[in-house]
Amino acid sequence: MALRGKVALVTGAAQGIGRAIVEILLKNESKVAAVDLNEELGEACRAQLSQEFGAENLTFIQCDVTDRGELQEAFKKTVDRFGRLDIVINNAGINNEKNWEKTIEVNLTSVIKGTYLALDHMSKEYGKDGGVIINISSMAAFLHSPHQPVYTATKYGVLGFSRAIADAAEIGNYGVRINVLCPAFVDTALLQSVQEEEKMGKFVKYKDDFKKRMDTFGLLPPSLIAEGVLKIITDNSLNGAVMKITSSKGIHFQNYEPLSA
Ligand SMILES: NC(=O)c1ccc[n+]([C@@H]2O[C@H](COP(=O)([O-])OP(=O)(O)OC[C@H]3O[C@@H](n4cnc5c(N)ncnc54)[C@H](O)[C@@H]3O)[C@@H](O)[C@H]2O)c1
Ligand SMILES: CCCCC[C@H](O)/C=C/[C@H]1C=CC(=O)[C@@H]1CCCCCCC(=O)O
Repeated sequence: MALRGKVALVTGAAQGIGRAIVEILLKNESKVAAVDLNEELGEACRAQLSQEFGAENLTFIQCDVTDRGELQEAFKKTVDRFGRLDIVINNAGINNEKNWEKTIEVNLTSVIKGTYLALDHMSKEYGKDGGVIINISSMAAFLHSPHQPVYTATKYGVLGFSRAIADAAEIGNYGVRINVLCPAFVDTALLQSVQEEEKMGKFVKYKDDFKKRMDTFGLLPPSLIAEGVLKIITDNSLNGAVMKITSSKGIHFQNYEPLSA
């Protein structure tokens, strides 16, 4: 898919990986709805990027992705503003092993909701024009973290759901490609949560081990994740793909043995 004139919705867009994704989409002449819970950061993101790319190409929508009505409204506002929807990036995520139910709500349940809402607006099964969905998982789905059992579970869940719904999209001729992206450690505010008892609960005692892992595996710039997103959007051959991004191998894909007969 060429990006010029296409409309994208990005969740968790106010900072970190999501903001980097918004930026690369704008650089490639897409129009973007930046969706985030944090109104202050979201408005700042909109103001800064609008200066560079034009206010007509970017809108900020304050939304809690765990609230079904708010998320539905965010999709509606996007289509009302830009007239169409072509790309959805379900990126919003948290790390909270103390309030682990919330982590499941944000990282998994809302990604599923966001995927189904994206299909409502893009799938040919509903008479729409097709599109691309990218769900953000993590390398925690390959190298699980003893410090984050529920975060790890949500990222495994995003990967499994995305690969399964991608197959359904192909069988059902939705005209929508669904892929998943698994970054290793990325230099964003999320990493601070490892230090915080209110986020890590009893696992905070392992914070030094976690930091050792970060030192071992390195920190990726958010811009590299955005480049991976761009690659997935522009490569029409990708559906059900699992992109991994690590310091050691850069952007690469997980290979899966074909299902045996
Ligand atoms: N940082 C990493 O090392 C890393 C590695 C792999 C995967 N990821 C994943 O990448 C995604 C983005 O993470 P990040 O590192 O940019 O984090 P971040 O904390 O920098 O940004 C996350 C954004 O999501 C928003 N958000 C949180 N809960 C929300 C909600 N309920 N509704 C709407 N917005 C909400 C936050 O306000 C924030 O702006 C997450 O899914 C995360 O799990 C991060
Ligand atoms: C605090 C919340 C932030 C979490 C960010 C991210 O989702 C976590 C991934 C790591 C979890 C445990 C790991 O080792 C995972 C990182 C594995 C990196 C493997 C790289 C391997 C290689 O470079 O070859």
